[in-house]
Amino acid sequence: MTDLAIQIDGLRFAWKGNAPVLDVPAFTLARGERLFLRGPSGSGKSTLLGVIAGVLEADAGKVSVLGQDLASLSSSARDRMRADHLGVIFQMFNLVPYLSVVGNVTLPLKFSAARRKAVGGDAEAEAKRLLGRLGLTDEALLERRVSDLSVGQQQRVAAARALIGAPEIVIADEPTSALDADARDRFITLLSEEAARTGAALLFVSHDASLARLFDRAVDLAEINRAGVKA
Ligand SMILES: Nc1ncnc2c1ncn2[C@@H]1O[C@H](COP(=O)(O)OP(=O)(O)OP(=O)(O)O)[C@@H](O)[C@H]1O
Repeated sequence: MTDLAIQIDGLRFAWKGNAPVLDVPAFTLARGERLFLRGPSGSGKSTLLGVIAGVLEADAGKVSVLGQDLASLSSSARDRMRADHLGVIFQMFNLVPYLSVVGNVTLPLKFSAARRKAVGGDAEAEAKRLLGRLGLTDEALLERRVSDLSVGQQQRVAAARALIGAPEIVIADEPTSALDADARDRFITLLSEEAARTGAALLFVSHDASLARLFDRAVDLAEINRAGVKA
């Protein structure tokens, strides 16, 4: 078993008809490591996460997730890999508005037998435990539709959804920009503690360099990416 969660060699990616966004000779994320990846708006952070998650295909190079070369997998195998091993907190959260808080958190279990197995019998109890760890304890709130929640509350729901079933890798795409500084720090600390508890690697991207102190390691996208950034 590889001790790397993510390994990138010679990755290149360009959006169709555009100059390259990513030219990354080498990048690794160890299992269990909590890494902060900083880059200005438009520098390619979300694009890189899309390639790592297997939703965007590299033009060249090798991207391995938990030792599996993504290019060697069929698209359905990539979907399974993502569902089983990756928890993603999206920039806009991507919660399902008509589902309750608990319904949103347990959603990944519908797509992954591995994560169902990791949770064991009571998915709802595990969802509530995670939400409690992230600071959402009000029972009445947990039965509400997510569309009725504040942004900070929605962010915690998105984090619990990413963490449920203990995926080996948790990816967070700048999920804190709507929060004030204290709430943001608290959120990242809780997310990081939960990732540590399950041994998940955490890859957290943001434009805000002040968050770097909350992580094991911090990398500037410009350090690993040779593609020129055009505003
Ligand atoms: N679907 C797309 N089609 C074409 N170009 C795209 C697409 N998505 C992103 N881009 C371009 O790729 C570049 C990198 O965008 P990306 O969203 O990866 O940056 P980012 O660092 O995540 O930015 P932000 O911090 O604002 O979210 C930008 O120039 C952007 O315009």
